[in-house]
Amino acid sequence: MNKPLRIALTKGRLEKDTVGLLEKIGYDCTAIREKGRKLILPVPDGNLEVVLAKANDVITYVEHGVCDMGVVGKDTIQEMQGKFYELVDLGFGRCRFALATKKGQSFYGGYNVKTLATKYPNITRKHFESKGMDVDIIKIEGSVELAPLLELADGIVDIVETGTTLKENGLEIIEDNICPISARLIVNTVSMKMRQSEIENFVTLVEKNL
Ligand SMILES: Nc1ncnc2c1ncn2[C@@H]1O[C@H](COP(=O)(O)OP(=O)(O)OP(=O)(O)O)[C@@H](O)[C@H]1O
Ligand SMILES: O=P(O)(O)OC[C@H]1O[C@H](OP(=O)(O)OP(=O)(O)O)[C@H](O)[C@@H]1O
Repeated sequence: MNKPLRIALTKGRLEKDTVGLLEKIGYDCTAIREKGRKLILPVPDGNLEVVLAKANDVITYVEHGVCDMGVVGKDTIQEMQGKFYELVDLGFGRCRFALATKKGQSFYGGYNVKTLATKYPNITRKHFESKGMDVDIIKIEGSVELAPLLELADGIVDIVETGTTLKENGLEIIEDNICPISARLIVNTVSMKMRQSEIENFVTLVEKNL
């Protein structure tokens, strides 16, 4: 048998649905479910090796070819860019980007350059460039909603799913659906050539089980 195909999965919010998909295909994911602190787990009946990584690192491992495939959100793909194939929209991890401010605050009024806090500076820069609007961007690593509350920024560009985090923190959306997000299956460009039939078989199984 060939060496296993290595697939990097985003830990956290996308993990449960990804493992659910592998189980729906029929693979035994006991090793992942009982992983403890282990980060590389075998799925022997699928001839797969699952690597659990942070979202940005999934892209890094796939781009460098140390993982053949990856499961990662469209948000991370757009922010990081990179050279790989994006083959399947997996349909879970659905959310979107929105611009939000403190309730009742006028964002577009006045002549001063507005400051935006975000985990996604590249996406934010591109979005405002496309509007021809000059903004200052401050990178925040998490709980971005804090930035306008602490008066570090006039607004945020962040992921919204249910809207609960914004609501509970007195923020409101002033521009919604900047971009729809869901999890994607990505593939290393060299792996796609060298292990084409195995990857195509896996993609077919994935698509049948969405
Ligand atoms: N509220 C949400 N609803 C649905 N999907 C989300 C939501 N927040 C994030 N996601 C998706 O899940 C991916 C992983 O998010 P997750 O919060 O688990 O990791 P993270 O953003 O790297 O944060 P952390 O630093 O807490 O690990 C995101 O890149 C995005 O595609
Ligand atoms: O609209 P909602 O359903 O409330 O979800 C949106 C929240 O989910 C994400 O944060 P996450 O929980 O990943 O934590 P983080 O802020 O530390 O990234 C996002 O950054 C929002 O804060």
